[in-house]
Amino acid sequence: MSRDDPPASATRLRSAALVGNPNAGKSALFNALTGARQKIANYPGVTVERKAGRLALPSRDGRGETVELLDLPGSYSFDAASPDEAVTRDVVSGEFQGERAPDVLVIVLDAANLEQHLVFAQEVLELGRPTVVALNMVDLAERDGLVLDPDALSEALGVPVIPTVAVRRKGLAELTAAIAEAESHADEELHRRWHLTLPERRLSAKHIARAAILSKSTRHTIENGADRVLLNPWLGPVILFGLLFVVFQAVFAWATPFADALEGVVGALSGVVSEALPAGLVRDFLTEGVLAGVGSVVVFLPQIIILFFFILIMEATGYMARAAFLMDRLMASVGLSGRSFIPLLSSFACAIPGIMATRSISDPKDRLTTILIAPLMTCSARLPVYAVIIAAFIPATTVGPGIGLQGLVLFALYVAGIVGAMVVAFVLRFTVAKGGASGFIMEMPRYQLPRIKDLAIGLWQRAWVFLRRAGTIIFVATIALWVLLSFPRAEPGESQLDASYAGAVADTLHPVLEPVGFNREMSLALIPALAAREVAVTALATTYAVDADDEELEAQGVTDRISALWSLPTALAFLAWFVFAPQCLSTIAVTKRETNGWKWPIFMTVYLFALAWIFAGLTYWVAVGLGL
Ligand SMILES: Nc1nc2c(ncn2[C@@H]2O[C@H](COP(=O)(O)OP(=O)(O)OP(=O)(O)O)[C@@H](O)[C@H]2O)c(=O)[nH]1
Ligand SMILES: [Mg+2]
Repeated sequence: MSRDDPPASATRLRSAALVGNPNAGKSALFNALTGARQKIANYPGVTVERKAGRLALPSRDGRGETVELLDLPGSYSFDAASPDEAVTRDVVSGEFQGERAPDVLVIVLDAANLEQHLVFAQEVLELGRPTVVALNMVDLAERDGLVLDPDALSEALGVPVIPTVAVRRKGLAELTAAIAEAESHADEELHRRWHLTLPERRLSAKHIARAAILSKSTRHTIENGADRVLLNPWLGPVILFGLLFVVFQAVFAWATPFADALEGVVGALSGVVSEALPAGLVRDFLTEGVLAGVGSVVVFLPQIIILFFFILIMEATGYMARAAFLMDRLMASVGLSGRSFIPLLSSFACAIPGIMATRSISDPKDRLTTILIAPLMTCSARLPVYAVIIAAFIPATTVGPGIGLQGLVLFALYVAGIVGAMVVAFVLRFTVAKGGASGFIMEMPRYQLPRIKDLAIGLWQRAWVFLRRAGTIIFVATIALWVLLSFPRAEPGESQLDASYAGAVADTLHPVLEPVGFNREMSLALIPALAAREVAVTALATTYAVDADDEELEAQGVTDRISALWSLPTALAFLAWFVFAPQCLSTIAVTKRETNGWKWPIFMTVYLFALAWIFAGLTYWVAVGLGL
């Protein structure tokens, strides 16, 4: 492949791209070099898109140059099997959306998995383009007792090899310098590369790796021991299940004091506003709309942080990839592969990145099925909804040593989503997405201790995402609802909800939802909650605040109001609804984008609403039948 437009001078680079196997540390290098905050995690398939950043190269002649650095999805070969690998192939070959091919390729190798990573590296080198190799993760190689010889590797590959430790910012200056120099000594020898077949590349990778490894001591024992336990077919799932159980216990047990404190702050603010402002629309707007509404969801920040604390630790240590491996058998039994596990796991944060992460699935039917069930994984936006209902109806008692009932119910709701997803996948694989299950190969990342700084940044990003949602989409949806609830003003003696526009809207939707036990306020809350699920909570809070006819009622939190006004079967039906309902327009939009059309998003919306209605109904009718 040749560049159609060679740069005028050797130092005038325009772009460089990071390429290599998944989990080699490309995004970690990219972040270190450009100051970006791309997601990195200890499992393959994290990056699924092309991302660009700016890298300042050292100036040789006083003219420093800034180049565009590209982070790409990990790839095993240019014979792209999955949509994310296709991105890498297209960017490298200059076929990506009319963009020029990058001027320099930076191959990122995992020093501790040299032989494996050299297979694709050779394919990249065969392009004969200006190339630099970052021999990354040399710290892990050392930990494993490997002593490497970068010069020998450089000799064998015919390009500069720079040892790096992306996460400790080691070797960055040398790497940048090598990128700056790359074009000047590319041309002569490189174009003469011959092309190997895959088996030849494998064989040669073995030879090159052997020559570059100076000494090797086997220190894999601890890791192997850990894997024998954690990946044991019987013990492994038990440990995984136990771990998740602890996570959900912690979400309630640890968060409660913080959530209570935040609730106190919101209550106190509301008191201050009521004192300071005269009765009227402005005061109502602030107390009913902003504080009762948006405040009611912000108090769940501690829960969200605790949940992500565990998720980030499991990701960083390398345990998540083991979990995927453990789940492979279960997934295979419903016609999916363990490949789907990571996208589904991401969907616990939010279905949108989850659906995007399906790009690493090569089989189109597998991928479609995964997209369609991703919304059934309990995203973090459901957490406030679940938490508020659980707090209102489930007593904070223990059902065994250290096992809180509230955490148990939360766990059960997550499990319900997973079981629902598996059943749906099974059905889809025999109907609309028919096809055989594809095999699953995933390399196990090494165990690593999570770095405190990465963890802190990850948690901060999560908290920020949540607060930004609260300040934007949740705020807007809640305020819009407050306006619809507040006008027209009620006559004396009439309830404000009955008089309002929102009341009229609720009356049209309510007949559909009444059979499954929903009251009018719940029906109403579902509409703005399409913008974001958390809005169900803010909407209920605002509705009850607007409708409260005296100050004392208004001062009560949403939890107290619903526990006083709803029956237990109604509350349980609401929980069941949220396990299934596609209460999120953005998810539907991203499904349209990823499936290139309206067919599947519509299918998804219809089947999820149908399930939500049926399961809310079943829950309600059974609960009423049991006399709850
Ligand atoms: N110890 C150590 N860990 C590293 C190094 N570079 C990256 N990591 C870790 O390796 C894991 C994978 O890094 P990523 O940057 O996400 O890998 P990637 O190549 O972008 O992976 P994909 O996006 O899946 O292709 C993360 O847990 C990083 O923290 C390194 O030099 N040393
Ligand atoms: Mg990446």
